[in-house]
Amino acid sequence: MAGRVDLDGNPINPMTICMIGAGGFIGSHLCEKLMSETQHTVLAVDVYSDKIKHLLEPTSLPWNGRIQFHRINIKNDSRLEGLIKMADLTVNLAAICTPADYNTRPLDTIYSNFIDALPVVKYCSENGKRLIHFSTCEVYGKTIGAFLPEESPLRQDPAYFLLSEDASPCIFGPIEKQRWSYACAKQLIERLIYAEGAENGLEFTIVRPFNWIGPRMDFIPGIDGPSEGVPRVLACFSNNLLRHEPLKLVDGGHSQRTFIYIKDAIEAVSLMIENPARANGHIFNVGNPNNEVTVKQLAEMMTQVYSKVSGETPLETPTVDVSSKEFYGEGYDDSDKRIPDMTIINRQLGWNPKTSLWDLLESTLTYQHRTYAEAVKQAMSKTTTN
Ligand SMILES: NC(=O)c1ccc[n+]([C@@H]2O[C@H](COP(=O)([O-])OP(=O)(O)OC[C@H]3O[C@@H](n4cnc5c(N)ncnc54)[C@H](O)[C@@H]3O)[C@@H](O)[C@H]2O)c1
Ligand SMILES: O=c1ccn([C@@H]2O[C@H](COP(=O)(O)OP(=O)(O)O[C@H]3OC[C@@H](O)[C@H](O)[C@H]3O)[C@@H](O)[C@H]2O)c(=O)[nH]1
Repeated sequence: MAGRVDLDGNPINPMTICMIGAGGFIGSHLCEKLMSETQHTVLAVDVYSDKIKHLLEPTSLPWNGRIQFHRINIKNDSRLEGLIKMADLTVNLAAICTPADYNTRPLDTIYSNFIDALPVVKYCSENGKRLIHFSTCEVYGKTIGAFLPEESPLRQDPAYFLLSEDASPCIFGPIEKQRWSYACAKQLIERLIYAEGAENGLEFTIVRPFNWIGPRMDFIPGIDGPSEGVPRVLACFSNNLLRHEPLKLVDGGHSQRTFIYIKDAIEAVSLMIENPARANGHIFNVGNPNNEVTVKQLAEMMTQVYSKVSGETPLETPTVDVSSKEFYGEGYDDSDKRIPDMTIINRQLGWNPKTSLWDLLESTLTYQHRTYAEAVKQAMSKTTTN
């Protein structure tokens, strides 16, 4: 750890980082990396701490004292400004970010992703503090190619689907498709941060994650989250596999996604943290363009990988189709395809993802099986005996 240098060969000085949303999926991995590989101090802000409790106790861990947990709801807590003032850098991860909420809780979604982020931006700007804000690949919405006829050869041309920070438009559906409440709120907070940079000199970096997945993502319904809850696709499919039931393909599972292993993505964030001169003022796509699949292909691959890691034989009919209205309710819509342009992150930070989809699913599903299989079995036997 001693003598660590940045990408330009300058020594990295220990800093204090106020991490809001530190108890979530991404936050837990970022805290882990900062504790085990750097000398930085983290003021971890969240309403939950379960996913980072292994870092907070026991007090004899080597990073004792370098991570402090502050149970704060940023909606209404005056301690937030003090923490931002104490830190050199604020990383804001806090958000409602599960698609099942966007059309069913649109107000909470908009408040969480726009209104609640406003004071964070304001305190950073007023106090001259650097901000790394987590946005989303959903700000791109649909691709231009989605509006071409099905059979058009132009659909194969990257000009019609590659998502570039400084060139692609943001294409959302109509207002009644409340799915876009999240993307639109994220877009507006990006514009506000950008404007704070332009008018008031805020030092900022905006991150657009493209489907980061791995251990500790979301929850397994009825085990460590509500039984009726609908998490993101990795946890939905993991839940189906653990319960030995078919994986549900929303509207046939034709949408395409690129998935990146959380540990690869965290490398990129850590480069942003430690290379402010290269990261400030930029918006970065962080994804793995080589890991593209349709949701149907993802379901098939997860079925195969789970069978390998659990030793269980897959179901004869491993998937079942379900309409989006039935699965998510009225007002759902979808991004058709998401391939990140990597030009800017390559140029500024020289970063590239490493892990293939098969490998990241193997390590993630090994974790899911080890963590949940027994609890799911017990929960299922209780339901059948009752
Ligand atoms: N995981 C992905 O692939 C992905 C993709 C695109 C964007 N993002 C963005 O990255 C960020 C983190 O995502 P994640 O996957 O870790 O989600 P997550 O839900 O696991 O983490 C978010 C954390 O923020 C906390 N939080 C929410 N509101 C809060 C409040 N008012 N006060 C205090 N804490 C609050 C939650 O308790 C949670 O622990 C989000 O802004 C999300 O929009 C993630
Ligand atoms: O059980 C399921 C769950 C999901 N799906 C589909 O799988 C795809 C991916 O769904 P996810 O739940 O992972 O969410 P999305 O990729 O649509 O959006 C996510 O991407 C970027 C982030 O900002 C958010 O974390 C989230 O909005 C969607 O097409 C969805 O309809 C299924 O077919 N079956």
